[in-house]
Amino acid sequence: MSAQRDMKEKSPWRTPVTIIIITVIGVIAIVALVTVAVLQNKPLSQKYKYGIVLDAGSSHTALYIYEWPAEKDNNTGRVEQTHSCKVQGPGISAYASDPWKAGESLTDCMHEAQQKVPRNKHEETPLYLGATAGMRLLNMENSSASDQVFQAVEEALRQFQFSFQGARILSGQEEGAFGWVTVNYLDDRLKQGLETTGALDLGGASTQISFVSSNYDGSESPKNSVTFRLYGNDYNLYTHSFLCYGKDQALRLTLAQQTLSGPVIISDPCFHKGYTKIKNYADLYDSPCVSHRKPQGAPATFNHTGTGNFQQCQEQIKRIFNFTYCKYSRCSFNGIFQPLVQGPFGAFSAYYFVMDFLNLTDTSEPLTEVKDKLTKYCATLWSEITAQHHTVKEKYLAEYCFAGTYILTLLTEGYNFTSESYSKIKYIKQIKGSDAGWTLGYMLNLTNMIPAEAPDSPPLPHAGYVSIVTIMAILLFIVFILSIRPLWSRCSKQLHIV
Ligand SMILES: O=P(O)(O)OP(=O)(O)OP(=O)(O)OC[C@H]1O[C@@H](n2cnc3c(O)ncnc32)[C@H](O)[C@@H]1O
Repeated sequence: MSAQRDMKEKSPWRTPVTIIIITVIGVIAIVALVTVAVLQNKPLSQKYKYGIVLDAGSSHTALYIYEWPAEKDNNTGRVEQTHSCKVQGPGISAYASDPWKAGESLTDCMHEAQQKVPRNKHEETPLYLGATAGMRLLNMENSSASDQVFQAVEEALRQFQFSFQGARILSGQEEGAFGWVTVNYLDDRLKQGLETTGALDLGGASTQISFVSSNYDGSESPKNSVTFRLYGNDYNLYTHSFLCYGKDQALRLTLAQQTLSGPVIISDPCFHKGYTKIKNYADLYDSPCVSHRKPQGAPATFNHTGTGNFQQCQEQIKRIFNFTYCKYSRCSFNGIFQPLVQGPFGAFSAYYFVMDFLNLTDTSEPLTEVKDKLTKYCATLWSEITAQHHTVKEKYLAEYCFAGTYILTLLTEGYNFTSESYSKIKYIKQIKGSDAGWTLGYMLNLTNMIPAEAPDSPPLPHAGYVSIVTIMAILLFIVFILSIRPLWSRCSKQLHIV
């Protein structure tokens, strides 16, 4: 017995030094395990990519810079607008008689873009220019002038180190569909496969309506249908763009309606009482939207005088819509098919600018109240309006009564929004810091950043890996300590014997 005990007590594995070494190795192994797990799964330091889109609209041009983490190209939900720049002066279509000035007008914003995008990224940053209704109208009216404007603009943009991908006119359908993509992408509705939001865009020369309807599969009026497969979901979008029904061209249509006989004075209910301005007939009719209606033998000028009456203004506006002809099951106006509006809508561009100015963005307010407020606003004297808003551009100020009335008429009479569906409209300028408009959707499409199928996501996020490995390591450590406890107690007994 005593010989056996001697043997046990002399075993080299049972000495206190050995046990301490085993414990230290165990602890080191566990710490190493956690460290490797943490470092292996740590996201790489963020590198960003950039994209630039120029929105060459009818009233002005704007530049947008987008940024996204480089390794997430195909995973989206992460593209953000980091900068925007408003080009000084009018839209590029206004430079038809001086095309090189169209190119020159863009340089200040392009220099800003050079400062905002890191220098080492310039060459790989795609730069796009998309032109909308202003250039659509110029192209219809004078295609060689439109080509020259594009030539000048392209030449100016090639001077910069960015990867210029070309300048082109977007179709109305593209403008509507990309606006819808932008809104739903920013709201994270596409990735999550949620019910989508319709898009209402009011520009200066055209207006777009786009939404998904359960009653529309594209078979009736296929030209209004756009199909997408995004993140594994199929969408059949209804979209239509009304050329000449943007805010500025709609004003021309309404004024043209009142000047058919070429009067010297126009008493206009859409302008405030006390407003009076001498305007040129040539300027009013200088657009393909109205040029064919120019009254014969009209004087050179007319006196545009306001009477400030919402009801009468709405009557004038209604006359620019044709509700009599429709070859489909249902139409909005001008014989254009439109299913009943469905779901929530985001209304942006001039919808927002105008309704925000008029303090009418709260759509939970009943439509009757909205109309009452607008009636009061339109009836306010021009002198009072200018005194209250002396910092607002006079052109905008003079037109808010018309523009507000036009918006309500377009929505309720044109698109058939009811009191109930009107309350589902949200007037928006930005979503999560990015402007609502077609530009983001356009860039996402051209850079293939929205995959057709849902992207594979790692089984666990980084924090998940770290937590699980840490918990496992702690458990292992406890098991290890418990398993060597008998050795420790024997070791302390041995120390007592010694
Ligand atoms: O899409 P298109 O039709 O080409 O037009 P655009 O791109 O120039 O159109 P915007 O959305 O930039 O502007 C829409 C309209 O809103 C006007 N607008 C811009 N800012 C405004 C403001 O603060 N108040 C009132 N109107 C404004 C502008 O003059 C246009 O008539």
